[in-house]
Amino acid sequence: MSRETLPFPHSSIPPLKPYLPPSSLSSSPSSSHSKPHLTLTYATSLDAALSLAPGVRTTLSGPYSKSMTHYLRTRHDAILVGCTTAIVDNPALNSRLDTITSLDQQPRPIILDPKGRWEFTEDSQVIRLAAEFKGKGPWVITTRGKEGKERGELLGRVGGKYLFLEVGENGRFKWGDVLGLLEEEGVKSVMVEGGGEVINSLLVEPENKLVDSVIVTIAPAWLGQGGVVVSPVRTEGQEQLRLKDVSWQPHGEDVVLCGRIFTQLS
Ligand SMILES: NC(=O)C1=CN([C@@H]2O[C@H](COP(=O)(O)OP(=O)(O)OC[C@H]3O[C@@H](n4cnc5c(N)ncnc54)[C@H](OP(=O)(O)O)[C@@H]3O)[C@@H](O)[C@H]2O)C=CC1
Ligand SMILES: Nc1nc(O)c(N)c(N[C@@H]2O[C@H](COP(=O)(O)O)[C@@H](O)[C@H]2O)n1
Repeated sequence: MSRETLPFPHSSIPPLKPYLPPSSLSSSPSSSHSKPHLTLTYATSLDAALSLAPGVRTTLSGPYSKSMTHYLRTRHDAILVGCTTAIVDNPALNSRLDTITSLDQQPRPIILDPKGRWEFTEDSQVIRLAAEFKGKGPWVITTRGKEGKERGELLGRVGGKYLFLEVGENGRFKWGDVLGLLEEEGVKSVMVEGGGEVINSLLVEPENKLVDSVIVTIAPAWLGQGGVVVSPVRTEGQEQLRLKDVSWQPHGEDVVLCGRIFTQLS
């Protein structure tokens, strides 16, 4: 298991701040209802690939941008991935920043798994880390009947749980429903990390209106054809989907691009 601790210089925080959820958003349930702040964040190659192929975990971020991602993880209540990423990457989904002193600073891992495909065990990284109090127990969003009894007990032992939503005709949860469910659970901010399907589905209209900010790490590498790419379906009549309020920050050999989705109405 990784015992890494990652340093992140204080001086790198101010340029990221405008794109982060306000630090006054606490995760305790409150009477004021509003959609959780959604930050879309991922690492990409120069040819828009997240990984070499579906089913292949691929390291793109260098050490500096990786630390930045782990800082972002501490600044959100939750971190969300699709079940293929959970299956393929066996991710930790915690923050290994060197300033972490308590479990409260860790994000809640959330996995979208409508069919119960993620066959996690106590050896799955995210479960093991939760058992060791190095991360929070994951919440698995699934459809009723697809949860496993023993897996539900395992989740319960590490402080996680199943949450239930209905899928639409396309077999997918509506993003508005996902955020509504998280809001009910007291989540004020969520960092969506991937993978390809999850990111692409949030970049199309009208779902992209739910995205508050985008933080992309661009690595100086091409992965070539056959990778999992970020390339959302083009909306009819739309020439391009652009970011506004853009800033670029070098982090080692990578560059981190921050912005907000530009929509006609905004
Ligand atoms: N470079 C980076 O920053 C990152 C890279 N990755 C890489 O991405 C790849 C995986 O991406 P990809 O194959 O596209 O898979 P995803 O991780 O996006 O997971 C897709 C699956 O998640 C479920 N899902 C997604 N959206 C919804 C929804 N709205 N409602 C219900 N279920 C949903 C579906 O499960 P089902 O089919 O069971 O219905 C779907 O098949 C891996 O290779 C991983 O390494 C991942 C994260 C970040
Ligand atoms: N920021 C970033 N850079 C990369 O190069 C990546 N491959 C990813 N992947 C995402 O991070 C998860 C792995 O996290 P752990 O280190 O295991 O905590 C992986 O599942 C993707 O969501 N991200």
